[in-house]
Amino acid sequence: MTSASRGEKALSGAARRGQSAPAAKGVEQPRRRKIELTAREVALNVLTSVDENASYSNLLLNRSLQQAELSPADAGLATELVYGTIARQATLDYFLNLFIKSEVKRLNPWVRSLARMSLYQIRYLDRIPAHAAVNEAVEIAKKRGHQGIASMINGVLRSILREGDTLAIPDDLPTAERIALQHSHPQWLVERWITQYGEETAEAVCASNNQPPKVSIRVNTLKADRDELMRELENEGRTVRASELSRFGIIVESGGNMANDHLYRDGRFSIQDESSMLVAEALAAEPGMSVLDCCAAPGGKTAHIAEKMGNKGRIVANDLHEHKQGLIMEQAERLGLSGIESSVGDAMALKDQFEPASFDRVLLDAPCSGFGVIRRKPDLRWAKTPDDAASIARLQRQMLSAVSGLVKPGGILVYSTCTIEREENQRAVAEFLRDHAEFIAEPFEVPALEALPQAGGAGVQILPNQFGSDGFYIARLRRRS
Ligand SMILES: C[S@@+](CC[C@H](N)C(=O)[O-])C[C@H]1O[C@@H](n2cnc3c(N)ncnc32)[C@H](O)[C@@H]1O
Repeated sequence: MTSASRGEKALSGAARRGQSAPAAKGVEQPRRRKIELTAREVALNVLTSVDENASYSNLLLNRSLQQAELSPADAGLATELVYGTIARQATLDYFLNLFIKSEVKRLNPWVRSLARMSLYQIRYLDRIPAHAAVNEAVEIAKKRGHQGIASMINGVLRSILREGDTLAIPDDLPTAERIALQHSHPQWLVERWITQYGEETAEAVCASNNQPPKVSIRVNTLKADRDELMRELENEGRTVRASELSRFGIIVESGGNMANDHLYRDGRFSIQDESSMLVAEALAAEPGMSVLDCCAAPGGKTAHIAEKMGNKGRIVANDLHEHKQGLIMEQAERLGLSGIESSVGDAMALKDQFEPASFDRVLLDAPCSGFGVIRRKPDLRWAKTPDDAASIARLQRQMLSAVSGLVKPGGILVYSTCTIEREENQRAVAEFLRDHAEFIAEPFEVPALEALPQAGGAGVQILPNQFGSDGFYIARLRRRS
């Protein structure tokens, strides 16, 4: 058994204890001791499992944090270590490879994760003294492995420390390779972005993907207006400012998990990225209209559309996955929304479920490669391949074509993705317009975008480096009357 699986066993053991049957009356049960894990051990277990099993870091981290019952500060440290180490993996491996005799990729997975996580603390976390990061790493190596591994980790980290700031990614590497190593992205992705956007923008996108995401919320206009909600948040001691991208958005500069705020529970706002808030604007649904949201879960945009329609009209919120329907309906209830009907099925088959030309508005917020949200999902850059991007692009084109017949003449079809890949965005829409002469692309107003150069083609493309919001693409297509 590897040490990593020992660690996971400790976690799942903790979970089982929570579910154990009550002891028989009068029979003294031996008390099992909870195996306490430190923030670094929790992070190491998650990183090792992500590395070994290609697990999603967010799901695994959430589960591990619940089981480990760390203090809020330690949970914060474990989260930072997991996301930061994954995000900076390529840069960390470059430096480690200079000092490890065999390559990083040949190390045992938990040793590799420990080396990366410890170097992450040394290079990127100012608040942790370097010697503390090294000592902790050595202790973990002794506990999980043996003295030989501890000595190797100690030697490598101390050698890197001795080099100090002189250790850097060489400036004279070929551009794509330098950007990939400096900002820790796969080289194939950097090459794609250089082809699509040029070197300068590709580098800015990569750098911004390593910045922490902003906390942004959307006012529920059925319950408050933006200024009123901003005052309420300020009265709670939060620092807030109005979004420059969306008139419904508020950026919260200070203050923890917004889902724990009583104003959230009261349905006065939703947590949503600013770029996503533009989609309902593009759709321009009006009170009394019929709307189809083809890929609706977890329901952020459905809710925004319902708010803008003032609860008057009909919205069909469809998603492929039945288990996600609950999420949409929970939001609707919290926000006080009515008129939302749930539907489960493949967007491709909606044309068989509804009469042709039966909706004033159709939204296809399509599944996509997600390259606009790498900041929120750091492991996504390592999980996707060029083939994934190509196959999702094919699916999107089929979906767009399949749902288009449901739009009434004169109605609007909005196509959106949270990616910055032209293949999934402008090219998909260009191909659709070529094959569907009954549709025309129509501009919609986003004042903040007017000053920015647009790449040409239909729709607007927001890059993650422009506003610090998600990378997003939105096209408004009107069916001719
Ligand atoms: C980008 S997310 C939608 C986000 C949502 N519009 C919101 O604002 O909260 C894409 C959604 O498409 C769903 N999906 C994937 N393939 C689908 C299909 N073939 N038909 C319908 N929904 C699908 C996924 O379950 C996922 O919830």
